Amino acid sequence: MSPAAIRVDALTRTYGQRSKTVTALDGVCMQVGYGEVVALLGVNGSGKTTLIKILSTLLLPTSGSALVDGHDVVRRAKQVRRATGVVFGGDRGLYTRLTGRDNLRFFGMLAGLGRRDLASSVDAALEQMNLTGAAGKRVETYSRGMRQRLHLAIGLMASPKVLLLDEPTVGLDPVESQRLRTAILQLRSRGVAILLTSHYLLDVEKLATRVLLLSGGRIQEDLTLAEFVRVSGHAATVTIRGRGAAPPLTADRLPPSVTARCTRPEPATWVVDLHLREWSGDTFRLLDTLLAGVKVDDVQVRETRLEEAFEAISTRLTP
Ligand SMILES: Nc1ncnc2c1ncn2[C@@H]1O[C@H](COP(=O)(O)OP(=O)(O)OP(=O)(O)O)[C@@H](O)[C@H]1O
Repeated sequence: MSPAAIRVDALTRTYGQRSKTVTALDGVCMQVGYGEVVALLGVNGSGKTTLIKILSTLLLPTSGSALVDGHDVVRRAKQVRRATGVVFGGDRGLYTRLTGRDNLRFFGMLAGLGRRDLASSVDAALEQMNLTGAAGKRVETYSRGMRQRLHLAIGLMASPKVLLLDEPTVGLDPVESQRLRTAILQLRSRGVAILLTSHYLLDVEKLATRVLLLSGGRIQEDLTLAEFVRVSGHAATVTIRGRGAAPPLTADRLPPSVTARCTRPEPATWVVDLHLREWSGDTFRLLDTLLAGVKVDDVQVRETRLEEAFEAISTRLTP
């Protein structure tokens, strides 16, 4: 088996001193393989940025170890930086009075690219992020989406084996977000290991192969997307609309895996939402029994989105 691109063992990070310490990471263990996109999810303050900063050598861990492309983030920080591209969302870190090309040249030099490699790497990164036409313009004239693509171009310049993305699509319109996601998927197909944090769960649904849920400084779940939705306890919602008398939703008529809610948008109509933990043959029997003798106008079945699953799991984990 090939070694993991990111390997974290018993990683702890505290902030502050003595009685005023905050434990941001508390024994985190996780791995990301080459060609994987792993999403790091967690509510505000759960430790995501702290972990990304340690992996990108911006912050030292308090204890434990983290290897990136086989290099220890503390003892071999230079090699880690060479192997890693980092993209933080928003405007952080760009020189807006310089052109896009000059930003790339500057960051390329910082990444240790020699004069000969620099020009070709800058051209390739501009081309890859569809910025060649705007390369000579000052970054202050760029749209937010273009700035974000410039961030990604900077992250890509040294052909990283590992990419750390912290909120990459923050503030982007749907078209720009989709462009960025397409670029990220291209990198995944080239074998780059990608660790992503995002509060936009659409990014996670479209990009991630696996989800890690961080809560209280610990990884609480390490699951594929499908597993994540399953353990949230809500596989699907069936919405039934009708008129007249609503079906009785007493506990004796509903199996334990189903919760139900009835609302009346207008006096003569009703809407019943059934939240199902799983979809099985029993679901059809349940519907058959519940809906016998009532007037139904419409039935819709919707699989649970990641957003609902995340909310359900996070609520369970919050003390
Ligand atoms: N420099 C700091 N000094 C003291 N405490 C800090 C510092 N940076 C982060 N923390 C604390 O560490 C914990 C984890 O913060 P972190 O920023 O890593 O979380 P996050 O999951 O990235 O949050 P968000 O989603 O809001 O960005 C929080 O309790 C935060 O208040």
